Amino acid sequence: MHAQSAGDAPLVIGGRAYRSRLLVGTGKYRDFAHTRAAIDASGAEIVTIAIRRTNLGQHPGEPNLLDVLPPTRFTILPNTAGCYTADDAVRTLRLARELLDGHDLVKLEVLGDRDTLYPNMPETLRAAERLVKDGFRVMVYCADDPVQARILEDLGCVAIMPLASLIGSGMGILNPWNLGLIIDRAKVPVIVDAGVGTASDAAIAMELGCDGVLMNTAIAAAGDPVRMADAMGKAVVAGREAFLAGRMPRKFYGASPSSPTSGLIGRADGGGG
Ligand SMILES: CC(=O)[C@@H](O)[C@H](O)COP(=O)(O)O
Repeated sequence: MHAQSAGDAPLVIGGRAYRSRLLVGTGKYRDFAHTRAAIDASGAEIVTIAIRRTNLGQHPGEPNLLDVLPPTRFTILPNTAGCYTADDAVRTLRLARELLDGHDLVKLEVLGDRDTLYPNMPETLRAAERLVKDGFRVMVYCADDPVQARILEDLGCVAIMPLASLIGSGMGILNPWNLGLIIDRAKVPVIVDAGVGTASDAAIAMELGCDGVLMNTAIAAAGDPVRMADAMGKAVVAGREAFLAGRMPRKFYGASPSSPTSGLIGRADGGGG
C-alpha cells in the first residue's frame, strides 16, 4: 500500500473514505492472476469492472473476477463500458446491482462513437438523472467541460470524472486548464479518468488538484504491469504531496538565482545562478 500523504484527509466518495487516490480498471490483462498482482502493486482500493465484458456471475461455470477481487477486500465499481445510449447504461447498471447484492456505487460512461470513445454528453446526462433518481451513487465519465461537469454535479453525481485524453490513448492530460476550471468549481471529488499514459501524467493530475486518478491501459499495457502499477501508486502520492505543499510561483521568462546574491566573497556584482 502506498502511504497516504501525511496529514491528508482521505478521499471520500459516496460517503466512504479511502486511503488510496488511485482507482484502477481490470481489463486488458493476460489473465486474472496478473490483474490481481497489478492491482495489489497499485495499492488501489476501488477497482472498476466492465459489466458487459466481465463475468461477475452472469455466466455460471466460467471464471468469475470476483473470486480474484473479492468485494470484502475491494470496492467494486461496475462500469458501463461499451454502452452508447442512456437506456443501455441504465439497464447494465441495474443488472450489476442485482449481481452485486444491491451494490449501488457505479461508474457511468455513455460513449459517443467507436473511433474516439468520447462521451456522449446528452445521453450521459439523461442516464445520470435516471440513475440518481433510482438510488445509485453515480461516478461519471465525462468531457472536460466545466459546464457539463457542474450540471452532472447538480444532478447528484458523487464524483465527476473528466477524461485526460481518449480512452486507451496514453496521451496524458491534454487540457489542464479545463481540468483546473472543473476542479475549482466542484464540490464533489474530481477524478481524472482515461488517457493517462505514464506516471508523470498521474502526478500532474494530482498536482493540478484532482482528488484522484482512474486508469487501466497505462498499467495493463505496460511492459511490466506490476512495476508500472507500483510506479502509478507512488506518482499519485507524490503528485498529491506536491499539491498539498503548494508549488512555487512560476516566473515566466524571468530567471531568479537559487543561491544568495549579496555578500559573496570577491564579487561586487552579486553573481547569481
Ligand atoms: C477502465 C475504464 O473505466 C476505462 O473506460 C477508463 O476510462 C480508463 O481509460 P484508460 O484505459 O485510458 O486508462
